[in-house]
Amino acid sequence: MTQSTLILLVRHGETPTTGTVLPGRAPGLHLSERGRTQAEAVAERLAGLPVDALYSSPLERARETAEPTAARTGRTVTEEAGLLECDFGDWTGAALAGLAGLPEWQTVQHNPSAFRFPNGEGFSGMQARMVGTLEDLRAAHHGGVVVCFSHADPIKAAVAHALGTHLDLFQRIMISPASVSVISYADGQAPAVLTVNSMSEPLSGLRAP
Ligand SMILES: O=C(O)[C@@H](CO)OP(=O)(O)O
Repeated sequence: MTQSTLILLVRHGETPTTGTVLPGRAPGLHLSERGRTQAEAVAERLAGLPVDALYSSPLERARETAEPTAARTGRTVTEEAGLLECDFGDWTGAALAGLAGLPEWQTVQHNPSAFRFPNGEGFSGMQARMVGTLEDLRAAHHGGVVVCFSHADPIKAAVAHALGTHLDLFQRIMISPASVSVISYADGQAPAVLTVNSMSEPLSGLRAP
């Protein structure tokens, strides 16, 4: 039987500015109280899954989301720069309401594959980075269960890639704070997306097809 590798993609929990500011890679943004509760809930939902490894974006909000899962599983969290938020360049820290009025916002929404943030990363580059990182983690933990704590846009791009959906449509995929999305990889087969943006149910029963 082919051995599947499960990759769980967890977006960090809420911060005081989630949904209002584009935080990007700016340091010093921590989970809100609600975000910490969400992080605890993620750990609870993963209980019973035979987790082999935990990886996190180096940013505080992702690391803090991983902490309860690390405590529960007894696994250490390895920082992985490939799971970082997109580098939003000059847009880092900007209010989303203001950005939404810019003409470039239409490209971000409807033709993201053609968009590069001023002095930052392009969505295509971000997707290639994220997909390459997940390939490396799959190779390192073949047949295992790997939990990755990351950010909305990189997770959306990874899910789109696994679905065979063009990057230009990736904004249609919702990835909420503290949500879990799961991709199963088996050698020689197309990836199987087991769940996207899962917010509440226990995940211990996840099985590759
Ligand atoms: O600002 C946001 O909404 C997203 C964009 O990817 O970032 P993060 O998941 O880091 O909150």
